[in-house]
Amino acid sequence: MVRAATRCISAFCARSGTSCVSRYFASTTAVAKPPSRHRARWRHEVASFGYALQGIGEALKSEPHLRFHALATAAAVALGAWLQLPRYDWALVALAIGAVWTAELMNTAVESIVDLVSPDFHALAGRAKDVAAGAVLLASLAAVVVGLLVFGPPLWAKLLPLL
Ligand SMILES: Nc1ncnc2c1ncn2[C@@H]1O[C@H](COP(=O)(O)OP(=O)(O)OP(=O)(O)O)[C@@H](O)[C@H]1O
Repeated sequence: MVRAATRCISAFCARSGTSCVSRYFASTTAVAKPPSRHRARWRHEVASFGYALQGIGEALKSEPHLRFHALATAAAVALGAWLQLPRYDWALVALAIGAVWTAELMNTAVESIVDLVSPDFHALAGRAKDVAAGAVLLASLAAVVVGLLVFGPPLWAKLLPLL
């Protein structure tokens, strides 16, 4: 029975012009399928995330203001942990930090574009830089207000007994 089946398969392979062995390997080592659209999209998203992190890293290297914000962020987080801020206060602090970082990164981007397209003096180039810098100033002032309101009372309560 087995011998008959083997003979039958061999005859089929011989008729179709390929050896049974090569047909077997062709089926098991199938050519790699092109990545599905979903997987390609996912790879694209991961790459974009990498570029964004790279952008923040580049800005940190070139902008002293951003390094100052990094220090201020670390100090605010450490102070918040020490004061054991409640959840909603952490949310306010996170929003304030995010707003300042966002404004500073956008300001850096505007400065780069202006320097690229208008290396010479131009009133509009100056206005673009000034407006972008104004956004940083506003976000920083708002962060200072949030900092005073959130950190002030618990810090005062902690320090008062020591005075
Ligand atoms: N191409 C330009 N044309 C007109 N005015 C400009 C131009 N470049 C800069 N300025 C003016 O000079 C100011 C300072 O510009 P600069 O490029 O030194 O940025 P900055 O605010 O000092 O930021 P950073 O310290 O991060 O470089 C701008 O806010 C703008 O008023």
